[in-house]
Amino acid sequence: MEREMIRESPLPPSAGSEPRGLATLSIDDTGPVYEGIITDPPTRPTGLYVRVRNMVKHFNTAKGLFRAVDGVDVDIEPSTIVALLGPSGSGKTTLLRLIAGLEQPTGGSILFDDVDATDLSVQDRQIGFVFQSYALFNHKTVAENIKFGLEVRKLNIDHDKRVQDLLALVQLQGLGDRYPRQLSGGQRQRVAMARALASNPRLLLLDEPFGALDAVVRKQLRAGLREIVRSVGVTTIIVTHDQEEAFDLADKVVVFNRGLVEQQGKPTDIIKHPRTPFIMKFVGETNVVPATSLLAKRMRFSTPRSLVMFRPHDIKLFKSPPVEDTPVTVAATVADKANLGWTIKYLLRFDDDVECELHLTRDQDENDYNLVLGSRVFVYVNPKSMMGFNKSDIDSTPLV
Ligand SMILES: Nc1ncnc2c1ncn2[C@@H]1O[C@H](COP(=O)(O)OP(=O)(O)OP(=O)(O)O)[C@@H](O)[C@H]1O
Repeated sequence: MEREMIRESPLPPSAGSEPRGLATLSIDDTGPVYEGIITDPPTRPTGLYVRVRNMVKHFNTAKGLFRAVDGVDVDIEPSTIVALLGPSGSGKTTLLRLIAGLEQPTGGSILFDDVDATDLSVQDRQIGFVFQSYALFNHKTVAENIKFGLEVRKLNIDHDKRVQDLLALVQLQGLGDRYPRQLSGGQRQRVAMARALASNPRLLLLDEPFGALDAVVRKQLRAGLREIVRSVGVTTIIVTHDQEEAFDLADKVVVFNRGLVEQQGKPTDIIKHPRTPFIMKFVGETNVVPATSLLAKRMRFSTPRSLVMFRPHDIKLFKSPPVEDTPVTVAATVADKANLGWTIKYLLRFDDDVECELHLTRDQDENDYNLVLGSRVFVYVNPKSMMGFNKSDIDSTPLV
């Protein structure tokens, strides 16, 4: 059974946020369901420069004040893609909704270019939205769905030409006459994208846009999105908890934890130079060993904290002890081997029963190691690549 409705607000309203003049729709369907809003076209076609200053959003809950966003500063440069990444409940979507004007901040400000946009209405923000739960009208064709955004805004342009241009942009040429049910999930999401871009917004907000799709389609859409953003020049903010998506797509990644930004910067900077134990643990894989373990001690890594982490690929492995003990190594036994296609994971057990993983590419393993279970190996980890931490440093439980 199909249910369709048009309503004024795209999302369940929350305290103090009553977006005006938005048209959205939700449909019960077997495929992905999407929601979307299109606001007025901008006066300039270039992307918006978004600056978020000391943004705070507290919610009153039965358990007390909930600090969903607790003093966030983010700069989003024009025509770039910024990914908001973080564990569930860390405040990503709340910040996106604040930027959209769907939530009223408890404190702080939002600047669009150099203009204070904190109190702007949603439609005055000139934003395109794509949500995972974006509803396409099932009784309208693809072209009519895209045209919808233009019609509700009464834009004085050639609608048919605009729709054809948008179909070409999202590589759905020739599919304008199809109905959403005749499209794959990935194609529907591209229609959602075309619809969000129909009014030529200066800012595109995407909330887990590919969440309902499989890995291969996600990858294709990612590449498509990157090209679209480059060609249209729209500033884009994407909320995701898929790290690969964030690091592959974004010019800048902003990592959230407990309503705060733990680190923001270029993807490679965050990967190579994690600033906190939370980032180190959250981004990429880590081995965790006690600070009192044989490994930590022998590597002369000293920390006042109880635990030590390091990346599996930071292990240097020797099949026999290095000559004259340089570098200094610790003996371990090969306890397990997992063959994961292009990656081989070994489990190494030290003589104090502490374990760690070693990750090798298949080629590395075949050419240099090919370790036998039970064999003895010698492990070196540069102490500079180690980080000391306490369990509480990596806790991501939202704070109430
Ligand atoms: N209207 C509200 N009232 C009370 N609490 C809320 C409200 N909206 C969001 N929250 C809480 O704020 C926290 C942050 O939510 P938010 O949706 O921003 O997280 P998120 O990082 O996007 O998480 P996810 O990846 O799971 O969507 C959550 O714990 C959520 O329960």
